[in-house]
Amino acid sequence: MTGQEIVVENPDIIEVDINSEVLPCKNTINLLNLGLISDENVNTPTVLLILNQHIDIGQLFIKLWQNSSIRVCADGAANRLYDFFQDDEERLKFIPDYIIGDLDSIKEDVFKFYQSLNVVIIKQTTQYSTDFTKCVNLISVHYNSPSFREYIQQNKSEKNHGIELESGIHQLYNEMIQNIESVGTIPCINLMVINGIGGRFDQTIHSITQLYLLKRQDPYFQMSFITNTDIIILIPKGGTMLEFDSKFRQKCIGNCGLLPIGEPTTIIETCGLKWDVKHWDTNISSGKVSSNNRFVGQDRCYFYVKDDLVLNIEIFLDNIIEYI
Ligand SMILES: Nc1ncnc2c1ncn2[C@@H]1O[C@H](COP(=O)(O)OP(=O)(O)OP(=O)(O)O)[C@@H](O)[C@H]1O
Ligand SMILES: Cc1ncc(C[n+]2csc(CCO)c2C)c(N)n1
Repeated sequence: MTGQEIVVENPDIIEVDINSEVLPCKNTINLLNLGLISDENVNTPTVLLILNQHIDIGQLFIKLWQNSSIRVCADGAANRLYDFFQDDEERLKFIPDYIIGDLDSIKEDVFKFYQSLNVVIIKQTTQYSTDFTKCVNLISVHYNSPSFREYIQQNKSEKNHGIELESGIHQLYNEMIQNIESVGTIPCINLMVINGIGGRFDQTIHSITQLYLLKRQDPYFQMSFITNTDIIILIPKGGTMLEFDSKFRQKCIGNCGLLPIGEPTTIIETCGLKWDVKHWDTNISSGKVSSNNRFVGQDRCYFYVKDDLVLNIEIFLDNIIEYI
């Protein structure tokens, strides 16, 4: 489908009303439901995945922790969790469910501390996947392999909880996928990732690859990266309505970018941006990217894109902490 390329500059507030007979709207993403409110109030479990960089989101970290059902540290992320707190009294209130990785980054005293608290610590030595992907496979089997949690409990005293040392978690994941008729039937899991963006560049790009990869491979994950400046999500190809509270938009979010990082694509139509586009080809290498845009839709914004696209949304950390 092609048409004339259009950019419309909108007033600072508009109503977004989509005619679903004309425009597709298969997906709905609610910004607050990504993990900013407790998963007890949303019908989807939320997992907090902590990667190995300094935790720099202040008290939002505590909120995200409280909003989650399970918390997973990728290897050295356990050091960051440990260091976030002043003393053991505080640390004891924030014990992760799992630590997994090649375990070359976790400090010995941190390992011992969490081991003494019966945290499930899984070593996976393979150098052909990152600690990030080890975490993601672990979260998949935790939720979708009925026997996994039982197995972990039964093998508490076994070396490595009975999981093969090199890449056992990937094997368990592959078995799980084979035993499931269709990944389309797996219930949704909110995966909130912190510390994956903005550090070393290859690690940051690796994080972005996971956004694209999970959409294809494990579409039951609704993944988001949260940093001290942004929420980053994937807008899947097709039509998507992004919802938010009007007050949340006014107080907590700022600029946004529609970023064709994975591949050049066409933004067929948007509705609810300050600069809405139609039939807009976008391409990193040509420099045509909608950055410095923002939401003007009262409480939602519609996207219709030819291929998956990365969306970053600026957040105002202090206001979010106050709001949620
Ligand atoms: N500087 C960084 N910037 C962004 N993400 C990072 C950075 N360092 C680590 N991470 C993330 O945290 C995870 C765990 O990191 P850790 O330092 O423990 O292991 P690593 O040996 O660097 O990573 P891996 O073993 O996965 O290659 C990594 O897989 C990566 O996703
Ligand atoms: C082509 C290729 N490039 C890089 C690595 C290295 N690597 C990728 S993931 C990982 C794990 C780190 O814990 C390491 C070392 C590789 N194996 N293959």
